[in-house]
This record gives sequence, C-alpha cells and structure tokens, in this order.
Amino acid sequence: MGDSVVASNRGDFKVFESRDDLATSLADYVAGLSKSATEGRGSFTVVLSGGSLINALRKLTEPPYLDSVDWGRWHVFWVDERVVAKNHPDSNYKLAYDNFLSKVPVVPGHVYAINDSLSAEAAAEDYETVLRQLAKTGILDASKGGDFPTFDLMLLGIGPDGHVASLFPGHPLLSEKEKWTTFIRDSPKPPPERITFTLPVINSAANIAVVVTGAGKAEALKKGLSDEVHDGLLPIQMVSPKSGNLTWFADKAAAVNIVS
Ligand SMILES: O=C1O[C@H](COP(=O)(O)O)[C@@H](O)[C@H](O)[C@H]1O
Repeated sequence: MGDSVVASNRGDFKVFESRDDLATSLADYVAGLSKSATEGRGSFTVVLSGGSLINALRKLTEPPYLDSVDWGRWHVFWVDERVVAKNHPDSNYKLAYDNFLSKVPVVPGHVYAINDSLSAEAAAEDYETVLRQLAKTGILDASKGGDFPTFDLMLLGIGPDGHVASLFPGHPLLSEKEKWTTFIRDSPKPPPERITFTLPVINSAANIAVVVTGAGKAEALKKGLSDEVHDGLLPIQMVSPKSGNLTWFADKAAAVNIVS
C-alpha cells in the first residue's frame, strides 16, 4: 500500500503515497477501534470534524467495512459546527450526512447533531447538556476520572493556519479550561459563528486521529509535529491527549516538509 511510519515524538505519524491509500488505512484504523470499543463497552463514540476529513472516511462506506462494522453501536458527534441550518452548504452536519452517514446504517437516534435553531451561545450550552446527559447514562465514558468525557475516537482535520475544530491561532478560546463546548462569533474562517469542543475535551479522548492532505497543509503539519513556538502555540500543537493515543495520517503532498 506504500505507506511509511515516520519517527515522531508526537504520536504515530503515517505517510501515504496517495489519498486512496490513506483512506484505506484510515478505514482499517477506525474499524479496529470500533470493534474493540463495541466488544468492550458496547458502544463506540466517534467525533467528526468538517472539511476534508469527511472525504477521507469514504472507504468506510464500502465493503468490507460496510458489512463488518457494528454500525448500530456507533454514536456520532461533531467537534465543531457552523451556526447555520442543517441543510446549508456550510453545515458540517450536512457534509457528513451527504457523504458518509447516509451511506452507512448508523441509527439516526445515535447521531448527535448540534441544534441549528439556537444562537451560537445557546447551541453550545445545549450541546454540552446533551453530552453531560450521555455521560450520566454511560453512553459516553466518564469513568476515567477528571472533569471531561472520554470519547473513543476524535477525528480531526487541520486548517492551513494550524486551526483544529473551530479553535483558531491566538484566540482566547484556546485557554478554556472548564467548559466542554463553547462558541465563537469572530471565526477568521467563514462563517464567523461556530460552536466547538474545547481543548480539554479533545485531549481527554482515548484516541485522536489527525488527517492531513494536500500541499496547502504542509507548513501547518510541519509546525504541528514540532515543539517550536512562534507567537504562541498553534491549536494543532496543543492537541496532546492526556492519556490517549495520537495518530497522524498524511499524504505525501502534506508531508513534503517531513519526508522526502
Ligand atoms: O472550518 C473547518 O476547518 C477545519 C479544516 O478543514 P479542511 O477542509 O481544511 O480540512 C475542519 O477540521 C473543521 O471541522 C471545520 O469546521
């Protein structure tokens, strides 16, 4: 399949010859985590990003994954959402539904979309209430101690500026230490109003996969893998699971500054 694993002190870093090879390896990885979670706790809690990540999940909608994954035990969340209607072209829910969720037999009641009838602030509060309720019922693992839930898998993309979720470089939201979800009204990337998981929730996940494709992300990926600080840490540099695993999936174009 032409992939290589490159030494990194920031988790497992995998580089792929093509986006197709990356998508196959990502499908294997997600299916493996789904199997261990469903055979263990009985459910698999997976958090999606928007953007290019969704296309990288496409192999999961095909055999053998379509038939072998226990989709009925999946519970699906969003790491961030734009404050737009669910049928708006900017909606992360719409992107995931059209290209992924509508093609696999996930239970509709296990898909936790952000409420699109509320303001940014109210939608963030509402989503946190939903998550806290799921933590009480045991769907969401809150057994590890600490103040934050442990999602089985957090699937992240990164922007060319090094942003993750809707956490942007230099933004005060990067300092949030208590809330599970929060909102932004001045996102530098449109649309300006969004809600997002906070860094403590992201970093409490059992597994975080960062998926990076294309030459436009090469600089952000290089910085994301390094400890060097220029004008503060980039959001991607602040992604560092407390006790979980961090795995990077990059194509050759994105990894051009790291491997030759
Ligand atoms: O605005 C967003 O951007 C990031 C990165 O998107 P990409 O298309 O450059 O991969 C995405 O991860 C996030 O969920 C989204 O809201």
